[in-house]
Amino acid sequence: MDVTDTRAPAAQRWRAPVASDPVNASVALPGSKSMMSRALVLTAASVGASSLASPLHARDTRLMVAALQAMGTRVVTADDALWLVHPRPLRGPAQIDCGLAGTVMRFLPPLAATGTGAITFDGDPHARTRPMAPLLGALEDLGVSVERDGGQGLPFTVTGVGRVTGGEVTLDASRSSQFISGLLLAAPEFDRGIVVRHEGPPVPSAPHVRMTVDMLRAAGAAVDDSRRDVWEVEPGRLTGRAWHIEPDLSNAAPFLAAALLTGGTTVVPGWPYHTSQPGDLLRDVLVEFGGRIALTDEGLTVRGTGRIKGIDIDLSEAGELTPVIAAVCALAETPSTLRGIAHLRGHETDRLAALAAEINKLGGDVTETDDGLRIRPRTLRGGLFDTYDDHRMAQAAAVIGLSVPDVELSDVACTSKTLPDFPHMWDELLGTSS
Ligand SMILES: O=C(O)C1=C[C@@H](OP(=O)(O)O)[C@@H](O)[C@H](O)C1
Ligand SMILES: C=C(OP(=O)(O)O)C(=O)O
Repeated sequence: MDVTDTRAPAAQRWRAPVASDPVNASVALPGSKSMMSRALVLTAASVGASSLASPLHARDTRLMVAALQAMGTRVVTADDALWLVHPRPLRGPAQIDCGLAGTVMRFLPPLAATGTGAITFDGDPHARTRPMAPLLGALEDLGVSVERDGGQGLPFTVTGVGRVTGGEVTLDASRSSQFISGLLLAAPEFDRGIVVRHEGPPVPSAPHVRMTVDMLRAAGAAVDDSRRDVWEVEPGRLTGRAWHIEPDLSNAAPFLAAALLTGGTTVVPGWPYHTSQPGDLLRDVLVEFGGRIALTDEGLTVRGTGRIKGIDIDLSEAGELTPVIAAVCALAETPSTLRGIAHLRGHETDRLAALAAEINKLGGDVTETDDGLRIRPRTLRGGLFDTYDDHRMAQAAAVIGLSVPDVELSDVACTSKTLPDFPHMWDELLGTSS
């Protein structure tokens, strides 16, 4: 993979294809963005080389690889199916492009602090508005030099002196679990490790924090997560290892939704029996919508009836599933309430506002609440659906377009953030590829 070009692709308008028949497909999903980001960060901080099997080729991983390379890590991406990472001392000066990737902007500053020299972080225009302040404050509390050109967020410069003392730090991670994950991932390198305490409204995305803890332990770190809202990582050297990246279960959402909505069947091969990916919650959500599921050695099979029941659900553990779930709710027969997702206002775009605005433009009836969305059934019509550079808004629009003719996405190329092949895979699912 050529990792040198980290720019967002040019916008590409796209008319979502309508499903003329029930779908009947097996959809192999590329690797999990979240596992990739963690594996890359951990390998760069390890002693000895590592390999990543079934790596995800997408903008977020290109950004992460390019960033690690800019800090001195050797990453070999010549073999599409197996990437190799040779850790080297991390050092500046370096300019890091975070794009719109939360994992890059939240996971790398703590790691950069363990290196030497000035490492500057910036990203796409909207990335400058994504929450960062609690993480920057925590780094400052740990004695790290942070020059805040952007005030509360990007751009900023972390200047490392080759060591971080570490110790206890308290922060409010209610706006993003990634603040905690970022600190934990770098903490084995800190002289005293770290004790992170969260104080504030609940931390979202619990499975993602568990994924961080699981992967740290797999790399050899000692982590204590037995106390509520407290995470402790002991200092110690991580060891290089072979990582196998699971398929991205959150990116399965639109393909599984297509089975529900068209009364068809979708199989996702390689769906793990046990995983920390929040996308695994789809198994419960799809049943609540009225689908039938089976998890076997063949993968996850989802069968739909074409009729959708509205749901009332707390999505705080799996906020990234919201756009596709909201799209299904907009096509359901009864009202839905999505709760526990106020933090989505700080995602790729303000997803609560964006979903309400775009679904309502198509004739929908969506209202924002303090912490989510209320969605009432309406007959939708075609029209322009703005995707706000957000891969999951594009997926939501494609799902609505399955049964609503003439839904046109302002841009489908933004799906390259985590699934560059999305338009092609969608055509294959529907048998509309030319
Ligand atoms: O750590 C991760 O890989 C992620 C954590 C979550 O972030 P938030 O807690 O900010 O929602 C999730 O939404 C994001 O897609 C990926
Ligand atoms: C919120 C998301 O991404 P990020 O890692 O950029 O926060 C997402 O993929 O839905």
